[in-house]
Amino acid sequence: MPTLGLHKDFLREFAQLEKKVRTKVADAFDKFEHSSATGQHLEKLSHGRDPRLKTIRIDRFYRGVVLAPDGGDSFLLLKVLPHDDAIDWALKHRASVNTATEGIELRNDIALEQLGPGLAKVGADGTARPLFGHVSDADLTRLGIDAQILPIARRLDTEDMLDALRPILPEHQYDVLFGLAVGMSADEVWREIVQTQLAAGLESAADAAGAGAPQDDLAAAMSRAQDRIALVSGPAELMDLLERPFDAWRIFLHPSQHRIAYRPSYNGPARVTGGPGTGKTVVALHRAAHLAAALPDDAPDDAILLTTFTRDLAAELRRSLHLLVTDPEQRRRIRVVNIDALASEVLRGDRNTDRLSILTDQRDVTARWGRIARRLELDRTAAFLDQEWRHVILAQGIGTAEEYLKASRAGRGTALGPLKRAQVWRAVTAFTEELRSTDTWTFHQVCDEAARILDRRSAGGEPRLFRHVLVDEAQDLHPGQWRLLRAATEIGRPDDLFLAGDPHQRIYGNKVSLRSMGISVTGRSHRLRINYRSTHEIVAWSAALLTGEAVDDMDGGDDRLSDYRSAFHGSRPVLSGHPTKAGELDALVRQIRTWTDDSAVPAEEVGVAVRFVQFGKDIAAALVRAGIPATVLGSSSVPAAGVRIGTMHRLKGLEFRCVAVAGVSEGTVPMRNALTPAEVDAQQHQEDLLGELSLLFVACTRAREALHVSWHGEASPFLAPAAAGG
Ligand SMILES: Nc1ncnc2c1ncn2[C@@H]1O[C@H](COP(=O)(O)OP(=O)(O)OP(=O)(O)O)[C@@H](O)[C@H]1O
Repeated sequence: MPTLGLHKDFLREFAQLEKKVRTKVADAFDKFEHSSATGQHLEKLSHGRDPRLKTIRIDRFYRGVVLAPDGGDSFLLLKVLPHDDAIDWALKHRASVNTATEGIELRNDIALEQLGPGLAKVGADGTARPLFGHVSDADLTRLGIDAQILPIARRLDTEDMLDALRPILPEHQYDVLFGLAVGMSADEVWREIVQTQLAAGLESAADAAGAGAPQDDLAAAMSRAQDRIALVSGPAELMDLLERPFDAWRIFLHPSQHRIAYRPSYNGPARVTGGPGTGKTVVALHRAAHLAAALPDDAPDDAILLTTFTRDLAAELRRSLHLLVTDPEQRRRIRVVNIDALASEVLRGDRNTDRLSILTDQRDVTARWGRIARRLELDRTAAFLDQEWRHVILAQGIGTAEEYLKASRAGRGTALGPLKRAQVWRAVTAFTEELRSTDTWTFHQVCDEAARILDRRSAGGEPRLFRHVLVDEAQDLHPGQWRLLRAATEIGRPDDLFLAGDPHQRIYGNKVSLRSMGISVTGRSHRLRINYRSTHEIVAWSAALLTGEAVDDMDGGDDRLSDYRSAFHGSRPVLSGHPTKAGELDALVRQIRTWTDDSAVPAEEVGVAVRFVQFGKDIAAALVRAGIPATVLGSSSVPAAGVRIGTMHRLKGLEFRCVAVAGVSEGTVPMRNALTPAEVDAQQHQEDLLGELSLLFVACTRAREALHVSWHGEASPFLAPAAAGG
């Protein structure tokens, strides 16, 4: 039986081919297995760099490039390109086995050869410092940098130079050099990049050998590069992969992701952080699958909780889990629900009712605070009182005036003496009394109460609800939600909590220190660095929005984006300003038509992010008038066909091939009424500003291939650093 492997880059490129070409690729490889033993479909090239690179006919215009050893029966599908490009690519490239990881790797041999003499010797004129001056040849060699790449690496003096070489370097060697360039020591690179890959490779090579797969050199090297190459067992598996090219995460985990997700056990809470698109959700999903598989046979259904902040995000998690965990028995062990829904379920269960009156609209909450402030003639705004209640009183679980008098108000910008605190406490009492008298709740209260119920039950001898709890978007949870999670599982047991989150994407104003919640991730915190979603250009531009912002990492330190990079290149984001709203709408419609018509991107793969929903509706109307189907994403309904339009909050957790972020105008981004006035609380004002900036960052990082940012009137002040950076 021949072994067929697919390179993960191929899958991504496959998704971008026209539909009719995609069908032909699938047909060609469906037939491939039957005739491949003789290699008769494969065409040899004369004068290529690597005689094992051959091509295969897809149709009159397209050819595939396949790596196939003479006489062997292992094949690796690398590319499908227009005829001449495929030949050109195959002529220039060469496959080799990395000396450190023993995995297969590819390089543009001709470009590297031509480059050598062209690169000036760094340091010859004394002006530049070599990028890898601090690393010895022995270390570079130990990490898998080979004799062709080593002299080139020695001539690099900037990260930009390294980045420019990326398309022609073998991937693993680029990873190693990048790690060293961003300040990792040789030992760290060994541990994080080489060793993980080596371990994962040995494991999968052993699996392949156990499964009776042929183990010629190429097959073995392919199976050792499991983060880049998927070996398929037959046409059905191949078709399954080709049908869902963007779901490659099910199969390809980078060793750094694999190591976190499939570690047999963590001796306490563990977490994974990383910038947008680095695969935190993917890791949490794989971890859930791993924990489900490790449960004993008699484990009950719903033994594992996979939760997140909003209902929409939970729906996305459920959809993804369905793809990853195909065995219904395993799937039943994992409950996916958003945390507020879990809280209200616990409370309803306790009161034996299916009805609970919850204030879901923040405007309602604010209006109540406003009325109370007026009634008590307090010199405090509704926003101030609400924040004081959430960020100080609820956050610390304060229950009496005395506790509040003594409480720390760290993080709040205005000092409050005892008299003022007494006033605030009167307002809080009035607010909670008012809710209690009508048996109405806020979600914060529901979470608090649910945590108390679970703790009470546990004190009475009942087991905790879940054996393992996994949380995605952990940066957004508020203290009441953390308390609920702590009460939902036995803290202190192995694999109690697994957290995935990115502090740079905190958009709901909840700033929490894990330690203050009694959760210690010390020694079990991991960071992902490679963005698999967006192009380098989109990542770099979006990260520039946050330049200079200090973002806390929830564990006593700062989170940073400096070592964060994308796995591939594309076009630069387009910025587009207009004097009027009508002008912006016209340009937006034109841009979306270019994507859907000229680039043949399906309308459903285009997302539009706006700061407030009415502008989204205006955009939908303009698109529909222009004959482009569009749908405004609601909170629950299944979206109809067409371009997806949603608020920046709503688009969190989604991704699209093309994204337009519209209405990024002064006064809208940041949204004026989302900011606490600086004179009310300067510190809160800064927090709110950062939240709005993070929201823009979240919206921009939903884009895979293309990003268009537009405004009318004055541009948002947030755009200045990114615009200045190019
Ligand atoms: N190892 C991988 N190989 C290929 N694709 C991957 C890999 N890891 C993640 N992806 C893809 O990258 C994209 C982002 O992954 P994911 O949503 O898990 O990232 P995230 O870190 O949770 O992002 P965000 O913080 O922006 O929500 C997804 O399309 C996912 O399928």
